[in-house]
Amino acid sequence: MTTFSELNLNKKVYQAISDMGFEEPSPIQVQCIPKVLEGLDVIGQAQTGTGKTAAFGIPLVEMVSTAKPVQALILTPTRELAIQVAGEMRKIAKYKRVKTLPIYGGQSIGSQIRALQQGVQVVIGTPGRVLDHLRRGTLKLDKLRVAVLDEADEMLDMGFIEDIEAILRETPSDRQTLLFSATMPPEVKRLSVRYMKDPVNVTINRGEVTVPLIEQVYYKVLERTKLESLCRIVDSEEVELGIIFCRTKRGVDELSDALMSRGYLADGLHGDLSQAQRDRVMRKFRTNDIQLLIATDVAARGIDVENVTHVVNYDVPQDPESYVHRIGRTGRAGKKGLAITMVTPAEFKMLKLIEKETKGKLVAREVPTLADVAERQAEVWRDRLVRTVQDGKLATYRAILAGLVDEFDPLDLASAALKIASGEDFEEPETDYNFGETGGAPGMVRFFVNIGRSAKIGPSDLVRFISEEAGIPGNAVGKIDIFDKFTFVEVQEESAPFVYEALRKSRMNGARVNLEPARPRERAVRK
Ligand SMILES: Nc1ncnc2c1ncn2[C@@H]1O[C@H](COP(=O)(O)OP(=O)(O)OP(=O)(O)O)[C@@H](O)[C@H]1O
Ligand SMILES: [Mg+2]
Repeated sequence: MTTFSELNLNKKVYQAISDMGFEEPSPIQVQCIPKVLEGLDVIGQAQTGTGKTAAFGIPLVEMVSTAKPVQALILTPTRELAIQVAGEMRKIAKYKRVKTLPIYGGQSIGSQIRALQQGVQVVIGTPGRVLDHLRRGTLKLDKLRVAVLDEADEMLDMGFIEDIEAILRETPSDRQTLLFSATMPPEVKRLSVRYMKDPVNVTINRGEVTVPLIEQVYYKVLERTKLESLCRIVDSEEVELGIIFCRTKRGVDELSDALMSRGYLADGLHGDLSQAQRDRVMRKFRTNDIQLLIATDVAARGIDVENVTHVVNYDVPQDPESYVHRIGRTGRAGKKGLAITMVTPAEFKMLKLIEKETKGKLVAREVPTLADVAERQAEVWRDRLVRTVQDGKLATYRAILAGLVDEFDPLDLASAALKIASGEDFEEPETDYNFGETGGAPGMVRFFVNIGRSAKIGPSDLVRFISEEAGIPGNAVGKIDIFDKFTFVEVQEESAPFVYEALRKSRMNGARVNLEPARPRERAVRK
């Protein structure tokens, strides 16, 4: 086992790493740090969350002097990643008089120019803004010693390659070049020889691209009931922090609105937001002020937030690399994580391709029923209660109850306390989630539908309509009673939310379908 002390690091760097809580170097760090210090060009590939940042960051801080010119440049595909890597570099450089500066779009260029004028040794930036500074002459890279492409395969892909080439042209040809990523397709390696001198390949865990600590599952869902399915999945999991990925910016907006209005602590992140908004959302996520981050692939690469327990692909990623990076937001630095992929029938082929390319296996799971969710949440509460009792330190609370136990049943008292603790959420009416429950048969939920007189709709039309609109089998729709202008429809409990959604959105043959404002269903707790 190699230790950091065996890597012969400068005392100041060694101390900074200890302060960061790193006890021993990760495999990619063991392999890369000496090679980078030797001056070699390195292509480093290791799974997500295994410390690639420090694998280049530590030797970089070692190598740069405190002289004025910019000596190291780290390029990242997103602003959030530039900020994060800059933060890690600053920590490593804490005791050495090396200045680090993130420069990225959306932030005042004036303040970046002033900071650059003061002298910075390590610049971390996104290609567009770096190029902007180069063209203005406010950033000079003629004394650069090392260039790093973090997420190299992404950086050498269509969206960035021209900018990268333009930037590298401004740097000395004898510079050292480092490429890092969890995924390194062969064509990228082939391409990279143009920018590198006899690069050495450092590949950790050749066989497995995904991290074994990440459990991977998928749920078959239908497009129109996806939101409901997601809520049930999330409600039946113990999510500490979760990232939910959507394909489009609009999808992110819609989903984050829908989740917020259902009472989840959620917010959205994508490239059309202002930088101030992006910063605010990331900050809220990092400080746990939101629990669910809904994002496009802008958050797929490199982002490192402690305690992300769940990643959900609300839309199946568009390629296997994206899958690997997205799910890699959990299961980092030795922790476990769960990666959930929601798959509509149309997306099934992509799922199979992902499995093939990542040589992984996603285990199928069934979307939980409402009863499952309630049971699961009751379980969570039971666990929390047991843990709290076991932890003890209850004297204050016992004192409150002491005078009451003679008068009231202890089980009632405990139940009342739980009711309060749960924010009385078990019984809180949910405005957009009521069913017209009017006492259907066991396992069935009864809806009241106001079809209107003018519509010529019979029972079989209604069954067809409901099953088509809700995407449920016809036999999930049970008894239909039509009175003068009221119709009652019974559906299987699992299908009820889908039917509800469908009815809420629909009009039948021009006639309005209304749902009776109903007695709220009991609902278990959302953390
Ligand atoms: N030697 C170490 N000991 C303990 N923790 C470490 C060590 N090296 C890195 N870490 C921590 O592990 C986490 C993941 O590191 P990092 O972000 O560098 O991963 P990565 O390999 O770049 O992943 P990705 O491919 O997702 O970008 C960070 O929180 C980092 O501080
Ligand atoms: Mg990284």
